[in-house]
Amino acid sequence: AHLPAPLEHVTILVRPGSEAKAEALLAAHRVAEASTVRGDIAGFLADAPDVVAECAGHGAVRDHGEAVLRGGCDLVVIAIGALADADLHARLEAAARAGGAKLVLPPGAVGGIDALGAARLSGLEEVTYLGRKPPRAWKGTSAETRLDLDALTEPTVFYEGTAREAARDYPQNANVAATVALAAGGFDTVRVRLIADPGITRNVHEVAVRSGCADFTIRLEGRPSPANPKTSLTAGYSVARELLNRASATVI
Ligand SMILES: NC(=O)C1=CN([C@@H]2O[C@H](COP(=O)(O)OP(=O)(O)OC[C@H]3O[C@@H](n4cnc5c(N)ncnc54)[C@H](O)[C@@H]3O)[C@@H](O)[C@H]2O)C=CC1
Ligand SMILES: O=C([O-])CC(=O)C(=O)O
Repeated sequence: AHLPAPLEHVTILVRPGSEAKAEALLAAHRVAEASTVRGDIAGFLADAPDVVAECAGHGAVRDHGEAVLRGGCDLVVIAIGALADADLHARLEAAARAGGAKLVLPPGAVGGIDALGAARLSGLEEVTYLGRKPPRAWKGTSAETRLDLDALTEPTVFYEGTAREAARDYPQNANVAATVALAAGGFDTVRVRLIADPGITRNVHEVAVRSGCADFTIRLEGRPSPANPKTSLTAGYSVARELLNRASATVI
């Protein structure tokens, strides 16, 4: 409803069987002048898209990322934590170089990635990321092996470690840790804490940076997606921003 300019043509790749649901969503939201729904990757790529945006999860990046990039098509990835697998990241970069394409990583649910990327050039002294979500956002994750989510009465840190481990072990919840790490240039140097907090309703992200050019802290309180409490609405809008920038004369 708030898109400044529609895209020309959008094709959505869904799992076989989900075509009708995708068509209903497209009918309800005018995201493009024309649209198509595909249930197979071959048909999807045969449409020769200008850009492919992954909004599906780590598995989709692993399954389709190389083919998209090698075929010369830019790939916008939102399941950024998939790149904690250094082999996969290297293969995607090789495919991008071979295809003359770019692997594009939007900020997703977090902000301040522009400032962090600039600060990196001045020398980073310390970067930390704190991800705090209501207990229900951690359901079905390995947080459940560390604490009883239903019995929590106060904010509880259940993970403290590197961004690489966080992104790998919490694939639906710690993509932001990977984004911060990639912008900082260090999956193993960014310190991450993950917290289940029964006193909040938002997904809170805090990034603290000390560097040669600036010190800053950024805090976002993301409204959870009604469809998925693990995901902040910001993540989808961040992908939309990236796609709309590609269709605009001014990029901001
Ligand atoms: N970078 C960031 O800040 C954030 C990244 N994410 C990532 O975004 C992904 C999407 O988030 P949600 O929409 O909330 O997840 P979701 O799990 O609710 O929806 C993902 C959809 O993708 C479909 N899908 C999965 N693999 C597919 C494939 N190979 N081909 C076709 N369809 C496929 C699923 O059937 C499902 O409909 C998450 O898995 C997470 O990795 C989520 C939040 C923030
Ligand atoms: O959407 C969010 O709040 C963040 C998220 O799930 C992630 O980092 O994977």
